[in-house]
Amino acid sequence: MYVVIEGIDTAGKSTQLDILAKKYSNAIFTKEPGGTQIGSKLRQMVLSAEANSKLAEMFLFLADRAEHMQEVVLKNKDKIVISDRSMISGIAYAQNLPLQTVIDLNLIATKSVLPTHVILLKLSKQELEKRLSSKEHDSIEARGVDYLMSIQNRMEETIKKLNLNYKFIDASLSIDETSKDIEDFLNE
Ligand SMILES: Nc1ncnc2c1ncn2[C@@H]1O[C@H](COP(=O)(O)OP(=O)(O)OP(=O)(O)O)[C@@H](O)[C@H]1O
Ligand SMILES: Cc1cn([C@H]2C[C@H](O)[C@@H](COP(=O)(O)O)O2)c(=O)[nH]c1=O
Repeated sequence: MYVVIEGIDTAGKSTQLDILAKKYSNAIFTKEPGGTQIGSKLRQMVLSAEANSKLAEMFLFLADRAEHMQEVVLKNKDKIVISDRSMISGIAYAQNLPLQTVIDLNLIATKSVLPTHVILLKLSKQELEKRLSSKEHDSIEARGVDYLMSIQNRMEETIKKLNLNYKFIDASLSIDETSKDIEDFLNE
């Protein structure tokens, strides 16, 4: 089982992953970017905006993804792998290229391996503004609310285009309600 928790910044991914870690103690918990040794270096580079080129930034994320797929997901394909973000973020955030082009690049990075379960935590613009206001912004969050809302729309479009097994959850539900919805989906 390859489960991905998706959503724009502040959607509640980490909060739900902390709960899942208690429920699925035998699962492998990971993240993108930063789920491998080289991935943690790539994460630091992209989140500190070291790349001036948006193309270079995208390829850094793709490099993280290729290493993550080989070293974490495929090496644990007989276990439950639960990842904070995935190719869906990769496709959605790379807005500078046509959707199909970015999908094709991500399928190369992931050797065409797709998540078996996708959970998208969806924020309203108002809730996003509220949550962003209470944290420092990394280089990507600094691009603003409208940018992040467009990312969320592209995440939804990508999930449907790839015909994945997905659950969209209103991220403004309570933490417990959200957790229950996730558990019900994973136990279907
Ligand atoms: N269901 C919820 N209702 C209200 N607040 C929530 C809920 N889930 C998380 N939060 C709060 O929203 C903020 C962001 O949550 P969290 O860090 O889990 O999001 P995230 O998706 O991991 O964010 P990022 O991608 O930016 O790391 C935190 O302050 C958290 O306490
Ligand atoms: C995987 C991936 C992520 N991003 C962006 C999304 C976030 O702004 C950061 C990651 O920070 P988080 O603490 O893990 O939420 O990077 C991206 O632009 N492209 C990607 O492929």
